[in-house]
Formats: sequence, C-alpha cells, structure tokens
Amino acid sequence: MTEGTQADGAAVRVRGLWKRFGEQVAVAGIDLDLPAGKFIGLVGPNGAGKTTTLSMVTGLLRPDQGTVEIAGHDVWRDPVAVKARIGVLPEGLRLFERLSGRELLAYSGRLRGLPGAEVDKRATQLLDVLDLAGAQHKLVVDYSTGMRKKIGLAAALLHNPEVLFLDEPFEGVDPVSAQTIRGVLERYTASGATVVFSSHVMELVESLCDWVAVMAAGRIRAHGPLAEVRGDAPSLQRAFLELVGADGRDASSDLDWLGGGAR
Ligand SMILES: Nc1ncnc2c1ncn2[C@@H]1O[C@H](COP(=O)(O)OP(=O)(O)OP(=O)(O)O)[C@@H](O)[C@H]1O
Repeated sequence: MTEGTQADGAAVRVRGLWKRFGEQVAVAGIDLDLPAGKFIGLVGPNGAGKTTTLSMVTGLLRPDQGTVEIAGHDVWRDPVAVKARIGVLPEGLRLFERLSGRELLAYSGRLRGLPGAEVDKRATQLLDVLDLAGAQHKLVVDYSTGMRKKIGLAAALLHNPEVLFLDEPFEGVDPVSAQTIRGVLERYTASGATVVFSSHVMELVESLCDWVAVMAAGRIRAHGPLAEVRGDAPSLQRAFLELVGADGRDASSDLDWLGGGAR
C-alpha cells in the first residue's frame, strides 16, 4: 500500500502532520490511515518521532500543521467527541500518586461519566484480570513500574474506548505481567476495537501486531499488514533494519579501544 492510500474503515486518519521543536523536525509530514479492529504497531528507532506523533494524534500536543481524525471526528476541532472514544497510556504516565489503585479507577470512571455502580464493577474486573486486586488499596506512589503500567492501562480501558493508544506499554514490565497485558489487549481487539502501540522491540511487534507502520526521522517509511511490510525478509527486525538504512552497519570497528589492553 502506498502512503496516503485511503483504507476503508480507518479508525485514525492522519493528513500532513508536522511538528518542529526549534530547528529539530520531529514529525515531517505524515499521511496515514490506521485500519479499525487491528492490533497496530508503530515502530521506529530512538528519536524517530513516535511519541511526538502519538501525542499529536491523541490531542496531547498541538501539531504545527496537519489534521487527525478519529472515528470521523477531528481531534482538535471536536476534542470531547474524540476523548470519549479513545483511551491513552502515554509515555512517562503521570498518575494521581496519593490515590490508591482502586480510587484512581473510581476517579477515572466518574470523570468519564460512568455511573458509580458500573465503575465499581468494571474496576473490580480489571483489577482482577490485571492481577492488581491485592494491591488495589495501596497508594499509586508505592506501585512498581509494571504495576503503574497496568493501573494506567486499566484507567485507559475503563470506558471501553473504540481506539486505545499505548506508548511503550511493555517497557519495565516483567514477562508475567507482559503476558497478562497481552491477553487483555488481544481480547479487546478480538471484539472489534483498535489498539495502536509504539515500540522499538521488534519481536514483540511481530508477535502481537497484524498491521505495522515503520517510522524513521519523522516520516513513515512503510505501512500495511505485517506480512506485507516484512516482505521477503526473514524477520520484521531485518526488514526494519533495511528500511531505516541500518542494515550491515558495524559500530564495533569504530570502537577498537573498547576492551583492549590500553586504559
Ligand atoms: N519537547 C521537545 N523539545 C525538543 N525536542 C523534542 C521534544 N520532544 C521530542 N523532541 C525531539 O523530536 C525527535 C522525536 O522524538 P520522539 O520522542 O517523538 O521520538 P521517539 O520515536 O518516541 O523516540 P524513543 O523511541 O527514543 O522514545 C527527537 O529528535 C527528539 O529529540
């Protein structure tokens, strides 16, 4: 699929998206349709512009240029309609530290306009599934990194959004918790919802996603179904290295002093 192609049933439509920070161009004109009902990975090396893109797409950062539509609503002209339909787990998530996990969910649910009894029911189920029931009365400030990701995910899922955006959801998460999160997300997409997550862990993206967008230096370098983007390459990792032009680069020859006898 070529860049900018209109896909039927897009959950997210991005057109001409730009962001500069002074001289630094973080996002250099992105056109992208993210299909509904897919598990979508946004991959790219450090500094590619993934976080900046997701921040603009979810209404957390105003673009210099361009538009984003989610489920047919413009993110910046119609923010209330958009925010009702999305859940976000941002990078460096800030939580209300002096609330317990359960209080945080109760607060998030009421903020979303859900009735108290429904919030209670959903919170109990989410805490249970995410293996946080034992820590539900502990203050969030005392949560570990992985527990913070999980409570953040629970808060993002509580109102059953159509599209869920996750920035590096598995970073700092142990394999058991990662498997739990994975199970919840798979169940969620199986019901027709869309997950968009950013990562630079290729194996993870390859094993989870059915659709990927590869980003480098602020641009989308390839996008489409996983098998299409991988092409003839033996793995997504290899295809990715070729796409971002890092294939065959050998940094070790520049580090001839490293590990040598001379100190
Ligand atoms: N607030 C900011 N001020 C200045 N430059 C920024 C700011 N945010 C991002 N950048 C720059 O924009 C570029 C893209 O950054 P971004 O965080 O979006 O990349 P990323 O793909 O999420 O990287 P990583 O995988 O390392 O998190 C980088 O060069 C970064 O230094």
